[in-house]
Amino acid sequence: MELPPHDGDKLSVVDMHTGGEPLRIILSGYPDVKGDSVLAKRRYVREQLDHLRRVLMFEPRGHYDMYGALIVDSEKPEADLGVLFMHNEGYSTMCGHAVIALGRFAVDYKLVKEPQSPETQVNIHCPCGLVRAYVEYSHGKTGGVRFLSVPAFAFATDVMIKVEGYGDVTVDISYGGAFYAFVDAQRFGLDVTKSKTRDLVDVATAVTSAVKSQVRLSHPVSDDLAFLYGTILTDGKDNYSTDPTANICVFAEAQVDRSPTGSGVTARVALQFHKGLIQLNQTRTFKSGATGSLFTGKAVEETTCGDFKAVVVEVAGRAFYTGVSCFVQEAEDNLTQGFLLK
Ligand SMILES: O=C(O)[C@H]1NCC[C@@H]1O
Repeated sequence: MELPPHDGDKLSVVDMHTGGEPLRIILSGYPDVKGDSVLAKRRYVREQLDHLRRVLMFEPRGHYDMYGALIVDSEKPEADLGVLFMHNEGYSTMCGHAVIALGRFAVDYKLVKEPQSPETQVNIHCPCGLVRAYVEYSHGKTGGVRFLSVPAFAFATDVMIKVEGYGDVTVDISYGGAFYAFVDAQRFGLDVTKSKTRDLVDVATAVTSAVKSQVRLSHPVSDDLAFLYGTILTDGKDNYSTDPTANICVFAEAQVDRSPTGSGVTARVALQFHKGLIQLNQTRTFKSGATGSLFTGKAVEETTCGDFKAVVVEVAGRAFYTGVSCFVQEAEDNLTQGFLLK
């Protein structure tokens, strides 16, 4: 397709969604990302290339809840690719919905050598560590994806915090490649599948800011991982059941995940395991309060992360392609750097 008049470089992307959550995979147009590790590259894009995140995530090319993935080289020999995640506020350390989409993408776009049936393994080096994805592959077609995440652990349970406008609230904090606070939405008189998204976002945002100011997080591997990514409101159905349990994740700058949140499912399974509510290899289904889309999750192995007892969690879901785009900019466009409407 012929490009319209433009100035400077163009940015090409493939768009996908996983359970309704967008993933904009950057194909070309980024300058070289410097740094001798994926975590160092994450710091580099945050400091040197953030204007490109704004161009691709913000309006007029994206929107408030857009999500992106930039493929980078990994320093790990076993990795097929490295990836940096981006959203409306910055750069995440883990993203399960993106791993599910990237698994398919890596096979379809030949980032792995010989695809195998019935599953092709794709090792994706995320900022939190190496995540192993297994992509269904049959007769040349990719399908569902399951992944084994980095060690996940309950960081603290029954933590009392003071939430502005809501008083004392008890939350659990768990890590699934990123830290989340978990709280039952009923504590606020809300239902994660029925309440207005705006009401859920307001509560979750208040919880996030309270935890950020009142709880000091730490991670055994790197200080870069020690921050609260968001709050997940749940339906409280943490006891094992074959019925789905619903949650909604509000992360970054009040951004709403349309999917059940892969890293959130990882953290929630670790929490349930820690509390003795789920056993190894018991599969639970997790439903997005936003769209009703489903992931499954189970703890498959006990391990450790520093001094924390941890589990390896497997999450499974499906991603779909929605299109490809080539974005351009014009020098005279004073909104070209992007803006957000709240
Ligand atoms: O699935 C996930 O883990 C992600 N989705 C958006 C927020 C999280 O990074």
